[in-house]
Amino acid sequence: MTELVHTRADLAKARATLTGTVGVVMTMGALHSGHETLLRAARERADHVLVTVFVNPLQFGPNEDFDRYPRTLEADLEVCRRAGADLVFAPSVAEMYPDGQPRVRLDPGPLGGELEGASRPGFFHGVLTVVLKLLQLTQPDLAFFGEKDYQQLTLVRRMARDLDVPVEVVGVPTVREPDGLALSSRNRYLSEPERAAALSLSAALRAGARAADEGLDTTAVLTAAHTAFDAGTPGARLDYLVLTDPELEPGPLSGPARLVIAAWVGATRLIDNAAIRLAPRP
Ligand SMILES: Nc1ncnc2c1ncn2[C@@H]1O[C@H](COP(=O)(O)OP(=O)(O)OP(=O)(O)O)[C@@H](O)[C@H]1O
Ligand SMILES: CC(C)(CO)[C@@H](O)C(=O)[O-]
Ligand code: BAL
Repeated sequence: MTELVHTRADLAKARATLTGTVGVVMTMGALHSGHETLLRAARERADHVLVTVFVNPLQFGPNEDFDRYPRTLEADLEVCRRAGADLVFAPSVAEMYPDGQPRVRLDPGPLGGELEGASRPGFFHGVLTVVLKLLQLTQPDLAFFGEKDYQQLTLVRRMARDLDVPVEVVGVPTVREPDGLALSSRNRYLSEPERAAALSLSAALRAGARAADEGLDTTAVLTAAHTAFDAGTPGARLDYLVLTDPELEPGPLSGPARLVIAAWVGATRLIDNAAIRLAPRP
């Protein structure tokens, strides 16, 4: 049975009945098969699965889609039931932030201002603040995050390490449509032509990975990725396409690396990334 709670008091009561290990999957709702894969990964690793559904105003900029973000709790509960979740915590904004906007927020450090953070100022302050609050409220042994939001996963891992948060952060590989598009709640904003244009992101990643597999250097890998992006159905506008270290740290690249991309498709901003294996530097 999947229990739904909306308040911290009810969460605390329900959490106290869960014996054994607890895995948490934090979401903003509008659940899709990507989320379901996270839930199933949690089901495999932990005795109990706790899902949070909260559209966190703190991580949205003033001109972003907080108001129109899809809110589909009934359908989300069905996904949670199907995946065998024990407990769903779906608080209101007032329940999470009873004193209004918190004055104390987590500082994500230098990486928080790069890539997603450069385009979405304050985004990772908002994400890490709510993630830490949700960890405190749910007290999990394990927390599952998707690789689709690779910088978020990296920063949550770093926060747990740097601040000695007693949780194991587990990354789950990106779930894709058969044509390569990474599943994302924001895909439901896309019109048919926009969806075709959105394939430019995964096409760029595949081309970059192929070039790396052929032993090409970092410049050629990036060129291949850019060329594939530009060759896609018109309509996607690149924000960034960056080849970086797997920890998103600066420095020379050799061996394992990560290709990360963000682009606007109409009014929708999409992100994606892929593991790349570069030839070792001579
Ligand atoms: N395609 C996917 N594969 C694996 N994990 C995913 C996928 N999409 C989302 N997740 C993960 O699910 C968790 C909750 O994400 P969220 O609710 O923001 O969904 P989303 O699809 O990323 O939404 P949005 O479109 O708003 O970015 C995050 O850890 C996220 O990385
Ligand atoms: C981790 C998260 C639930 C925090 O609001 C959100 O950023 C998301 O859904 O990836
Ligand atoms: N999917 C990560 C949360 C966000 O984009 O707001």
